[in-house]
Amino acid sequence: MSDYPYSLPTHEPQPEENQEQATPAAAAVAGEAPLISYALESFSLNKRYPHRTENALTDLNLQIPEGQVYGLIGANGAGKTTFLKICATLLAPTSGDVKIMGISIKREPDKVRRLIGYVPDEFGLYTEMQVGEYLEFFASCYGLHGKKRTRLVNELLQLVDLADKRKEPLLGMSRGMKQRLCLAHSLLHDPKVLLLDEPASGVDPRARFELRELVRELSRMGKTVVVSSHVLADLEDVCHSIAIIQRGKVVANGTTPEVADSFGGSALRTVTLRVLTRLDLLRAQEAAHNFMQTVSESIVVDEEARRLEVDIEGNEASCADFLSYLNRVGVNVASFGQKAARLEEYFLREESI
Ligand SMILES: Nc1ncnc2c1ncn2[C@@H]1O[C@H](COP(=O)(O)OP(=O)(O)OP(=O)(O)O)[C@@H](O)[C@H]1O
Repeated sequence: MSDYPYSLPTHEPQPEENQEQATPAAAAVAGEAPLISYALESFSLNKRYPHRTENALTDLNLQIPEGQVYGLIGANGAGKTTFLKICATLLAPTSGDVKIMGISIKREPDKVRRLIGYVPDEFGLYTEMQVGEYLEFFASCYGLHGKKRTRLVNELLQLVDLADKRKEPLLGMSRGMKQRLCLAHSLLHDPKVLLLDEPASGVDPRARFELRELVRELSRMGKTVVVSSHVLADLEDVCHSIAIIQRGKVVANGTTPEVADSFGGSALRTVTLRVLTRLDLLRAQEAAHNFMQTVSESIVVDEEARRLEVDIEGNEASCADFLSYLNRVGVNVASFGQKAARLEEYFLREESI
């Protein structure tokens, strides 16, 4: 196995990769419309578990372009884990197929395994080991020894921000840290496609923030990242595209605004604001009305907590504009947060029907 070129893009085709696909660049040179190469494509994927009357997945078709961070959003039981397990070759579909970098999970599962890294929802770790020791062990399973192995393990620990935890035992580590270690484990063989199942669940806000940063870094390294969550807001900022899954079916996919449009509404964000004084609260209310030129129903005020919730039609940039406006009109802002609103509410409401 070659050394792990973390600092380099990892896009060179490997011998085992399907080389028949035309690359976008080659198509452009040939004067044709560039073809998109898909890191992951599913074809009429169906899964029914034994003794179940309903399918866990029904005719699921997804196309995930190479290099994207792609979010699978769905409530509990929607089928996210089933889909990711099938892509990871851990579960056989009832019918249909998935191709990873053009290679069928059914026909060539061994090749697919070399291309993917999978971090499950529930992970088992050897808790009696130390962090560094754990990665060294699995690196040696991949045939890496000596300085090469030490260098790779050091690079991965650095990447997942566990370098200073090298000597710590896994027993008692937080879920967030275990998850990052699991991610480092899944990267040992330099996979092109990463499948992360609910990495943001059960971790604190700081760990969620660090996770998003890590996913961005993996994307910069050229990896395709498929990541699932039941909370859109956890993924929205890092995903190029998302698919919303309900009862085993894709009900919408595309960029977040595209998905919001397909639900008949433009993107709406909820801004939560805390200000220093009661006077600031009054000023902030007025500023919100002026900024949005909108009706008061979209503003909720908590005088006791000096807190204001405002729904803003637009994206993150619109929220940043609102913050600048508040500063300009002299509102002393103590804290400012914003998250996706209507879309999230929409699909959760649909799920609970
Ligand atoms: N091993 C199994 N045997 C029978 N049914 C299963 C099995 N695993 C999952 N299911 C069912 O398949 C459907 C999809 O479950 P899946 O775990 O894929 O959903 P999910 O979106 O990942 O949800 P969660 O976030 O709760 O894991 C659910 O109805 C679930 O009960």
